[in-house]
Amino acid sequence: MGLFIAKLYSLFDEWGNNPARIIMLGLDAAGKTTVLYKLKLNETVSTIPTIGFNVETVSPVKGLKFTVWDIGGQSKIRPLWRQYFKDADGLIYVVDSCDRSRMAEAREELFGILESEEMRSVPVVVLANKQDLTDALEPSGIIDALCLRQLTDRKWYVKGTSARTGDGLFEGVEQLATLVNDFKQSYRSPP
Ligand SMILES: Nc1nc2c(ncn2[C@@H]2O[C@H](COP(=O)(O)OP(=O)(O)OP(=O)(O)O)[C@@H](O)[C@H]2O)c(=O)[nH]1
Ligand SMILES: [Mg+2]
Repeated sequence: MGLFIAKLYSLFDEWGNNPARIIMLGLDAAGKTTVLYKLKLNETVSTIPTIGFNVETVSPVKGLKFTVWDIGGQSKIRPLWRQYFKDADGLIYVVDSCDRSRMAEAREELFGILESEEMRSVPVVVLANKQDLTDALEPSGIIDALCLRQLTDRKWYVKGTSARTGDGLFEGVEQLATLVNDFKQSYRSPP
């Protein structure tokens, strides 16, 4: 564990003061804003639907900095998502694991995002959120429902989370950090 943390520190030293740009998307009410402020403040905030975006620099591990863009997910405003794609180093895709009737919609939106040229090879961490609720689909069910095994053109990872309690968030972000570092080294290194 100590070795792992030391490795993470050295990875993010390389990024210097330039935080990775992370965009966070998902259907309305998936829990994106709740995730953002749990990461930022370690508090469970009460939210209203986001019209536009929230942006925060979060530092869940010392030496690791992300600028996280939490973008509203209501269907009317989803066409605006693509304005945020440019220079993204990672995607957090939040899914309400209880919202079975909208899994197909969540999958279509995700694949729509990843088709964009600007999102080519960008790694994805899917947060299978609301695991504190009894009827939540497990992360393995989310992998199937979103057809994530079809994603062979980038690295991805799924983590069960509860943005309410914070369970799983730290691990999800740690995993994202590793994927983002690999991505930056492979695709964003200076020539
Ligand atoms: N039980 C439970 N409720 C959650 C969790 N995460 C978010 N919620 C609740 O789900 C509702 C929607 O959360 P938001 O964070 O506002 O969702 P959002 O994805 O930002 O929604 P938009 O801004 O409309 O795109 C709120 O009532 C949250 O309290 C969770 O892990 N567990
Ligand atoms: Mg929101």
